[in-house]
Amino acid sequence: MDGEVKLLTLVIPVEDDKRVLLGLKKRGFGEGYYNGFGGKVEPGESVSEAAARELEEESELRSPKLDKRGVLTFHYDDKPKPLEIHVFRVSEYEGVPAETEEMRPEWFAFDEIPFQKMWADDALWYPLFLSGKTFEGEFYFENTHDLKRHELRETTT
Ligand SMILES: CNc1ncnc2c1ncn2[C@@H]1O[C@H](COP(=O)(O)OP(=O)(O)OP(=O)(O)O)[C@@H](O)[C@H]1O
Repeated sequence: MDGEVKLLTLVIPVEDDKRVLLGLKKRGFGEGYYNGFGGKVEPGESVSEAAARELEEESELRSPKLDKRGVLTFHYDDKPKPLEIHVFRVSEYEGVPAETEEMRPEWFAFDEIPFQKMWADDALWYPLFLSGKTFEGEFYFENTHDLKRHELRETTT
């Protein structure tokens, strides 16, 4: 595994370009926050394999098409390694979202996303994500939760 960063995935299902499926995280890192579905990339897995696995484990949805949209890097003053999160959009899937041990899923209209109950960076990059852009960013946190500064740019594919 890469020793410089911790690789993670984040998968956000989008319906009809109007609603996103988020889950209320019930345990672990980010407990009590709404977020997309994702987690650590395991040894021997590609990033997109990990994204598909986590989507299924945490929401019970399966998708043949995960569309990579961005890479976000989070730096912490209180953790040794940055997190590198690969963000995917899913608009075709099979199954019905179900509550799992880790997440309680809920649909939100694009203009009703509960940013006050999400990580501070989300309000910054979701507008790019929702408008179909691709992006990359660096975010610097203190005490795990306080976002001190960031850089964010749209990328060309
Ligand atoms: C700081 N700003 C952030 N903004 C948006 N999303 C963030 C995030 N920081 C972490 N995330 C996501 O939170 C999940 C943690 O996953 P996490 O529970 O640690 O992983 P995993 O399910 O592998 O863990 P266990 O197997 O329970 O150890 C994972 O989707 C990751 O992308």
